[in-house]
Amino acid sequence: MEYPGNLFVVAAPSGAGKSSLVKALLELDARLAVSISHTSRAPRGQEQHGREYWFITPEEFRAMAERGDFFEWAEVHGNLYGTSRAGIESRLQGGEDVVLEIDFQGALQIKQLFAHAVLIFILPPSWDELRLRLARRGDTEPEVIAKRMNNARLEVAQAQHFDYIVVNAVFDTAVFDLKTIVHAQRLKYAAQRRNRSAVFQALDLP
Ligand SMILES: Nc1nc2c(ncn2[C@@H]2O[C@H](COP(=O)(O)OP(=O)(O)O)[C@@H](O)[C@H]2O)c(=O)[nH]1
Ligand SMILES: Nc1ncnc2c1ncn2[C@@H]1O[C@H](COP(=O)(O)OP(=O)(O)O)[C@@H](O)[C@H]1O
Repeated sequence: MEYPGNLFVVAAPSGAGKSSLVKALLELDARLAVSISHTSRAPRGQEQHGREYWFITPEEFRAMAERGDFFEWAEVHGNLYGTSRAGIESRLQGGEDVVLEIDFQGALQIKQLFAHAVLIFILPPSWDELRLRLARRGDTEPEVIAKRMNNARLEVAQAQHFDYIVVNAVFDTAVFDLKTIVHAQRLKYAAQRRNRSAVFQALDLP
């Protein structure tokens, strides 16, 4: 599938800093919007329906999957997560850029569907630092941390399939790396589509 808008997919092991980085990137770049996924998991803490996720039942999720309402979906840590077509198709068709914050299984499905999607994997600077970030965020149960650290090793093994790897050591440096990838892709894709005005726009030229 090919749409005029750019599609950026960001994946990471839990605790690496993906949500914080994407949030900072969106604040710097008004032309990016994040896609809100559907999930069968229950809301946690302050989470709101339609803000962090669209929270639905496993039955509703399965029905949507059977109808083909998702571009991709996957089971992650025992819950179902998916990117709905309705959420991003019109934006991409309108030439606007979209960021997907999804797991590696979903990222690889998206690359099959959209050859021009850019896959970015966020790595923590070390396993020790990942453990510290999980603990600092409030995941303090030893079993929860152990499970996430085990999953992290499996997820990091998939980083080779991604277009870029960003190491989130110093936060602002990692945000800058993401910004550079987004900027470079906008130029490349606009040039590929022979869209001169989009190249000028990406360069902020009049
Ligand atoms: N494939 C896929 N994965 C998703 C989607 N939305 C969120 N995820 C991933 O599901 C995992 C769990 O997310 P979440 O429950 O919010 O957070 P966590 O439990 O704190 O890591 C993360 O790796 C997310 O990136 C989606 O639409 N599709
Ligand atoms: N570069 C960084 N240095 C130190 N702490 C960080 C950095 N990036 C993120 N964090 C912290 O690590 C924790 C996990 O970040 P979060 O964005 O929730 O991760 P993810 O979305 O990948 O699960 C949060 O407490 C966040 O403030």
